[in-house]
Amino acid sequence: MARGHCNWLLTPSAMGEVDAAAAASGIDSYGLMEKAGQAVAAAVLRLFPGAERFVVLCGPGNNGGDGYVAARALHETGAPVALFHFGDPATLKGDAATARSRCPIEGAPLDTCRPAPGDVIVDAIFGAGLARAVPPAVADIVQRVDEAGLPVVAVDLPSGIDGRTGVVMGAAFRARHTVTFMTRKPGHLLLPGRMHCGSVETFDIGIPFRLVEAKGERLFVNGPEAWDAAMPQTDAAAHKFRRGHLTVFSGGAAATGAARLAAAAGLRAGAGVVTVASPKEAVAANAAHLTAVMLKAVETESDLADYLHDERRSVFVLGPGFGVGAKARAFVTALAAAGRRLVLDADGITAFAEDPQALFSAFADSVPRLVLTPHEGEFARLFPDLAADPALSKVDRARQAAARANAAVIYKGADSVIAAPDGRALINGNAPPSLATAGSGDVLAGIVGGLLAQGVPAFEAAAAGVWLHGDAAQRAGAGLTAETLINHIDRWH
Ligand SMILES: NC(=O)C1=CN([C@@H]2O[C@H](COP(=O)(O)OP(=O)(O)OC[C@H]3O[C@@H](n4cnc5c(N)ncnc54)[C@H](O)[C@@H]3O)[C@@H](O)[C@H]2O)[C@@H](O)CC1
Ligand SMILES: Nc1ncnc2c1ncn2[C@@H]1O[C@H](COP(=O)(O)OP(=O)(O)O)[C@@H](O)[C@H]1O
Ligand SMILES: [K+]
Repeated sequence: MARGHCNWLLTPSAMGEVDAAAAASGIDSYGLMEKAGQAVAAAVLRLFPGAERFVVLCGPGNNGGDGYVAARALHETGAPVALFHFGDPATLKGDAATARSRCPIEGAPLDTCRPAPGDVIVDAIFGAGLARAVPPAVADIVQRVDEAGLPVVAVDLPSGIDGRTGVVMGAAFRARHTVTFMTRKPGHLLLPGRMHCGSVETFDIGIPFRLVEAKGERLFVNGPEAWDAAMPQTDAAAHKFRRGHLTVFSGGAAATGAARLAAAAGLRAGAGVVTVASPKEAVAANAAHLTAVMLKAVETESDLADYLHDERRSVFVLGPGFGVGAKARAFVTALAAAGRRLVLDADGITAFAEDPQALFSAFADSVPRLVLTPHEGEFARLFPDLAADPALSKVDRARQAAARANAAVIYKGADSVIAAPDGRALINGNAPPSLATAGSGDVLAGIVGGLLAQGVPAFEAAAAGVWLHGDAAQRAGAGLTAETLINHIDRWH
């Protein structure tokens, strides 16, 4: 699936297995720690050459071990270094004990640390091994460093961030920069973890990547590597119907804008033909605003049955502005029975809140041909148990939802997760906050529909759609509206 390695993600437990496999293959594990700590020192010196003092905070595990190496490396440059330890350093084991024994700096207990202006903090308290809420002594230093506004460089993860879920375990440093090793972890991308990491650097400490691949969890950062091969190729002979037909359902006369946004986005994303299917009462409102997009009155279930006689009408977007109710359910059921592919968004999702299983059963039969695009509130309506389970990460939730619905799921947010029923998952990282504007979700639904219309499979269409949406938003600039966003959507090829 992926070319190159920079888009790989491993959970902390999988990374631990990789570390163990590296050691079992004869690689010197202390050598890995040495490289990790040296990389941290190099980053600190590069980013903060004018620091008056480096304050290295070392925890009770291997993250602390990296800290002892970094402290020694900083000290060897002649820089002033202070070291504080959480827990009794005499109980350190293995590589961390070795790292401490080679560090010439006498440490002091963490609760004696008094951060001062000019300090740069190196946070090596907890990394992958964080197992529960941070103890009060750590919460306390987090608060003091925060209040003093001092820059923090985090080793592997800011202490307090759960690398699997991105959740803050009681309290967590807000780092300017984080140096992690071999691959990023989900907590570097998922919220709120991402907000605590600052810039993230992934340093290769020399574990052969085949060992990483062997423990891979089919989880990546969303980007072209994940879907490029599935995208449509346009050649000179491209015919508008070969580029597919997308239909977007409009709401009533007072709710037509959302469908038009989705339709225009679908056209920009490369669908050959796009039709807005409108209730009769809204035809005039739609006609007044549509040019390249076609318009057809589709009011009743019987109108829809007629409309579906043309097999070229293969892909649909239902939800934006559609209204919540029996009509939405009936239309979705008819589309499913007719073997059509569907992006179900907004009201279309909410319409199944009372009986999600009816939706899942309708699309259970085949290769996934449903894309669901819930934001957090909509997700909880279709999957209340998954939304309420605190043990699940956003990735776990999206994956389980995708399997249950036999759908590609885009679990939206600033950290959108895209998941397939077969367990593949991606975390998106390119969406700017300017996307938090009315109608941007309608644009996303249209882009995904436009890609489906060109024959892109559900998961790849969902993932590419999210990425192209973020990419368009970056070009549209901070003042974007849903309308201007559409003008920046690029066809992929
Ligand atoms: N080959 C390797 O294994 C490498 C590991 N590296 C470092 O090793 C780290 C992982 O090391 P560890 O698995 O030892 O984990 P950590 O060092 O992150 O933390 C584990 C220790 O913290 C304790 N702990 C966890 N949560 C706590 C809490 N809330 N309150 C109090 N104590 C708590 C645990 O009992 C354990 O002693 C990585 O983050 C990375 O920095 C690097 O040295 C690179 C190489
Ligand atoms: N803070 C944010 N940063 C990045 N992307 C965001 C942010 N907030 C929302 N988005 C994205 O913007 C879109 C909003 O969709 P949605 O919640 O359906 O809004 P609307 O109904 O207004 O269109 C989604 O693609 C979501 O991932
Ligand atoms: K840390």
